[in-house]
Amino acid sequence: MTTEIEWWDYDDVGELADAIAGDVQFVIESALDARGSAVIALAGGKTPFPAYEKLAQAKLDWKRVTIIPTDERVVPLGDPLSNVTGLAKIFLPKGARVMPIVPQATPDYKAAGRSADALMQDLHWPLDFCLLGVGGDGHTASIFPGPDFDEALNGPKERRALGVLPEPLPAEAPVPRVSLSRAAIASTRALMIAITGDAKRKVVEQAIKQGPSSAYPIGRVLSEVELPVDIHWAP
Ligand SMILES: O=C(O)[C@H](O)[C@@H](O)[C@H](O)[C@H](O)COP(=O)(O)O
Repeated sequence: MTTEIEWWDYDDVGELADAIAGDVQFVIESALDARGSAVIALAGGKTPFPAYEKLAQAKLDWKRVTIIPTDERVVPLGDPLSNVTGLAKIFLPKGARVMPIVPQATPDYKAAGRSADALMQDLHWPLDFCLLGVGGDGHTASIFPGPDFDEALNGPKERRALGVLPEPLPAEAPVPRVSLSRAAIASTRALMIAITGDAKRKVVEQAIKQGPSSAYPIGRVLSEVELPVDIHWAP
């Protein structure tokens, strides 16, 4: 289990967004200073998007920043469910490289996962930063219970992405996914979680308490992470 988990509580989602945007800007600046480029993974879903809007206002050399989604729904680009489409709308106009990890929807989600993994070989690893969301059911990125759960958690260390069929399919986006693996997430240089609401907070607190035996994907992921993790929360 990770040794240091720090909760950061805010009064509202506006404050939450400001804080996340400020922290991610700092991480990107540090990577640009150290290496001249930055590669970051950003959660899809809805919660972090106000923070992304604010982050995009930061004066950064965006051309040297590569952004991937932590996970993607296997849907065509431009679909309202497509995580990278949401990220691209915000960061492409700034000049960032926003990389689709599922450039083409295919009925074979495992093949989509293998292609995503191959695409990721071209990136600089480990990631400079990863921002995770958490679902009300305790999933994170697209690591869900189902036939691919063990592979997502315990697949070969060098496998960065894989196809995942959530079981049951989540109501808000009932489609197969491609997700970063636990190993890819655990290897990142900086990790942040952003959640809202009491229900998700309880799930995450319980998952942390349960550790490696947690039934919640977020508990299983955090149990492998060795670096300090900041959890940003607002009601
Ligand atoms: O593609 C996805 O579904 C996500 O990346 C996922 O892991 C998300 O972060 C959570 O489901 C929380 O989503 P909300 O922020 O919309 O509650």
